[in-house]
Amino acid sequence: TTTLGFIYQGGVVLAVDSRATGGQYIGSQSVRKVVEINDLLLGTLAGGAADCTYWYRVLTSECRLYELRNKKKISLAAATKIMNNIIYSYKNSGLSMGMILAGGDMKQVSLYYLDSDGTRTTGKVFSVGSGSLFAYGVLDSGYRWDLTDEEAHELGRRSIYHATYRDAYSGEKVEMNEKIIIYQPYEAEQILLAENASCLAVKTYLKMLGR
Ligand SMILES: C#CCCCC(=O)N[C@@H](Cc1ccccc1)C(=O)N[C@@H](CC(C)C)B(O)O
Repeated sequence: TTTLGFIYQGGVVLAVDSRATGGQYIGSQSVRKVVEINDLLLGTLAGGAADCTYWYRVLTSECRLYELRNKKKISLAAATKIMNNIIYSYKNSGLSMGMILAGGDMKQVSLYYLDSDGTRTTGKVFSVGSGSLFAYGVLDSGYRWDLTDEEAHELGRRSIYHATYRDAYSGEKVEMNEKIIIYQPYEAEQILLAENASCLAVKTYLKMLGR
């Protein structure tokens, strides 16, 4: 696997490959490694396939339970702390996971790195997985905070592509997150009214404003 995430002036980019391997055997060419926890929290998965998919589902239900109990969205810091505490309770028991979690409130985005050693750290740029060193080669040479949306999208795509070229355990597709659209309240109202948009972020934003 090769996964990456970075934040920049325009928001957040997550990019991944789609291969699953068992030794030299390719178990899947179409794994979805960019995952959605809710409409404002996204993540990427690397490591043991069963570990990642199982604990991602547990985290998703924990976040939903938080919302129901507290009547508000969970923060990225709290969601990553829940995941980190669970992972830490299994330390040295053979878990293999490396996750990048991104999102936050509608004003600014942040990025966390979590792994099965118990590391939980925040930052601007992360790459995780067997192909991460190849991805860093492209990512670090192209990353700037003031990238445009197009440059950021291209940097994510190119970094994963070059990693899949050299890393035998990464391959097939490059998948990326959809841009989380942030509108000012007035625009959001107009878009929902005018086009009956199904954009989750717009609906979330209006809900947060109590509309
Ligand atoms: C084949 C097959 C079934 C999947 C086995 C399986 O977990 N493969 C793992 C590699 C691994 C890891 C730890 C122990 C052994 C094998 C894998 O492909 N992980 C990718 C990400 C997940 C989410 C698909 B990537 O990190 O390479």
